[in-house]
Amino acid sequence: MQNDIQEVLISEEEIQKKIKELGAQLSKVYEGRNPLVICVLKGAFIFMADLVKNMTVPMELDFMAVSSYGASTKSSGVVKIIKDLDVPVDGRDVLIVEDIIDSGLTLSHLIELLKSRNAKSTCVVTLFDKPVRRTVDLEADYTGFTLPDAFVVGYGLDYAEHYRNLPYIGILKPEIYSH
Ligand SMILES: O=P(O)(O)OC[C@H]1O[C@H](OP(=O)(O)OP(=O)(O)O)[C@H](O)[C@@H]1O
Ligand code: HPA
Ligand SMILES: [Mg+2]
Repeated sequence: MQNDIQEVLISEEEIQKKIKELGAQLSKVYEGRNPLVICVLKGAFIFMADLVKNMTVPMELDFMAVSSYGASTKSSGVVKIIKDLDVPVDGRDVLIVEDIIDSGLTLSHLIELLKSRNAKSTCVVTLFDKPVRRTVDLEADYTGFTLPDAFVVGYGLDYAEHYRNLPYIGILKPEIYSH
């Protein structure tokens, strides 16, 4: 285990098992629909890669980068588009892939944007959810794990851009935040 991690909350094996289930479920949902699968960078990059390998339907992929946290553990409330999509969403069945929903601000902003661009449907799959942290009314359509109210890192999730590469989800030792 990485030295800065106090506790592993969800192991690599548990994560991979859940993604197989989500992939199978979403393959049924999107049968014959050629979805546009959108990865919300950076956090969702590992989940996106593992999820689409477990989906069996034809699809197209695109990437969007938004940021509201910066180098902090709290959302700034301002969602900035850092990289927009390359393709139009007009008339498309869009599947948004997120790593985590916390306040819900990032996704509510994104869903509004995709609707205003006339997506035919929008659906959200998130690997992790912290429902007690919600400040806006937003629910994912598919959720991997519900987490307690703690700042977590790993499997795409960062603290000040570190720890994204860990294959599990963990809690940092408190002294790491005080640096
Ligand atoms: O529900 P919210 O409170 O909006 O929080 C969730 C969002 O915050 C994180 O992204 P972040 O802005 O840190 O960018 P990153 O993915 O590049 O780390 C995470 O990946 C989600 O996109
Ligand atoms: N960890 C890392 N990034 C995050 C989190 C978290 O717990 N919640 C929202 N963005
Ligand atoms: Mg982040």
